[in-house]
Amino acid sequence: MTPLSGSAMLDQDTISALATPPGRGGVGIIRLSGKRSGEIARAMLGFAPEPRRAHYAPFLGGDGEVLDEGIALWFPAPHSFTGEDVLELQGHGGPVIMDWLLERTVTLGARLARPGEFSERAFLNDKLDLAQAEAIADLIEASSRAAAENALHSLQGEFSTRVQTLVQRLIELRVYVEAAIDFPEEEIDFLGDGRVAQRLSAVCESLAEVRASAAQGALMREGMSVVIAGRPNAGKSSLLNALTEQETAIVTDIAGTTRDVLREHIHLDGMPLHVIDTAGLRDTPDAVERIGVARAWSEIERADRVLLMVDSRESDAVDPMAIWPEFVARLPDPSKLTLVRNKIDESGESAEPDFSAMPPVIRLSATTGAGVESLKAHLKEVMGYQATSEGRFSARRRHLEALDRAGQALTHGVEQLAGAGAGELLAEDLRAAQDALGDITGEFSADELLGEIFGSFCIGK
Ligand SMILES: Nc1nc2c(c(=O)[nH]1)N(C=O)[C@@H](CNc1ccc(C(=O)N[C@@H](CCC(=O)O)C(=O)O)cc1)CN2
Ligand SMILES: Nc1nc2c(ncn2[C@@H]2O[C@H](COP(=O)(O)OP(=O)(O)OP(=O)(O)O)[C@@H](O)[C@H]2O)c(=O)[nH]1
Ligand SMILES: [Mg+2]
Repeated sequence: MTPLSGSAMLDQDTISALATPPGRGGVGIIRLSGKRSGEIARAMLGFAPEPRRAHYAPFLGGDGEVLDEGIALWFPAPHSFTGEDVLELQGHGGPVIMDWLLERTVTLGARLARPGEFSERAFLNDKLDLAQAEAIADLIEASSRAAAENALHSLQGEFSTRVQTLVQRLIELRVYVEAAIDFPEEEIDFLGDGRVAQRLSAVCESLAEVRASAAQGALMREGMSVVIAGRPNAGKSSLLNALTEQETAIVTDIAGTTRDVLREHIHLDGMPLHVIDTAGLRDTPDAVERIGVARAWSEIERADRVLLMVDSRESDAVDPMAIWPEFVARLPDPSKLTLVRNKIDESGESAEPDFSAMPPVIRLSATTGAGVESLKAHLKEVMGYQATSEGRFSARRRHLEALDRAGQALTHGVEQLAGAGAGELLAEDLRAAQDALGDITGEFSADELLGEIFGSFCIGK
């Protein structure tokens, strides 16, 4: 299957690590994987454990002394997490005991595992594909139930299956196109009869659907960044405080109060949100404030969502184009904009949002809290919140990039077909698209990529 070399090649070492978090806990688990695990089990237990059975036994030191007593689990290859012989020693969770046991396994011929090495071996032994292995790390890192559910779906293969289905369809298409190339007399008919074009566009459509779900998964994993921007005194910091339900930012009636960028993390029904409060945008002679304004602009340019806040007591038009064309002109993507009309407690405006407007309009009072729930609902909506976790899965930026590369190759292929009717060039594009998708599941992944991915796991995983 995967051609491997260098660091990604499975080494023959037996690895050992603490599988539970360092520190004190009810139970601490040392996990071993590799050929010597059986030997080490016999040395430390004094008997050969039965496969997949919990043995309560003393764990022995070099002179037969008891280091701890606990539960031993023995999973002979290939029916284990890594696909290799795996031994678990579940002892009392204290750092001294765990260290002692770990040292004993090293004396008996194991070496300490690198971060992610168990999962890497599971991947290299075909127990998991790369997207599933990444999902394990995402599951461990998940900071909300929604994120954990998504990661579990990916671990269970939901994302991988959708990618595999795309790959399968690309393979079928390649076979068809390559057959057309091999029979040049019929090539024109084969490629020109519209069936290839039709199947190609169907694959593009499915790819776009997977891309949309993956983007959603990545957003929920990484969180959406929401920048609050506007003129000084609009009430930006007051809104940050309302969203975090804390006195996070300094609020005064002095224009130019906020100078630095303030970042806070909140969850909306488990959806992570990075709320960013910025300095009020204005020309100012104050050197410090000017730097703050420059920082505000760079946050605006990077944001997933920009809330342009205006003071509704002032006679602004609803349309930000009209009140502030330069602002809109500087936005990289105007569809990321929401207009927030603040201070409705004094302007007397109703809290009724207007989602049909372009950009959508939210009316609220950061001080009384009226309309803040509408804003939250709006943010969940633009993040693609669904009440059920069905069909959702976790994904990473890396996956989106691979899907984009596949999409570009297919778009190029469509052009080749429409323009020159060139079968060979189309076949080449289909292969490129397939390779890009293969990066997601790790079918032909470079060692550096694997090193990077597994290196970011925690030790013992
Ligand atoms: N004690 C313990 N708990 C744990 C783990 C572990 O390694 N040890 N896990 C570690 O992440 C997770 C569970 N993941 C696991 C995945 C596969 C296998 C396993 O033995 N698979 C075999 C047999 C499958 C079967 O019997 O159906 C296989 O795939 O062949 C074990 C744990 C979470 N809980
Ligand atoms: N009545 C009323 N006053 C508000 C509301 N929101 C904010 N204010 C007041 O408006 C003033 C400015 O609020 P801030 O939150 O500091 O405004 P800002 O946009 O962060 O200002 P800079 O940091 O200077 O850019 C303060 O006196 C707030 O109490 C609101 O909804 N209603
Ligand atoms: Mg402020």
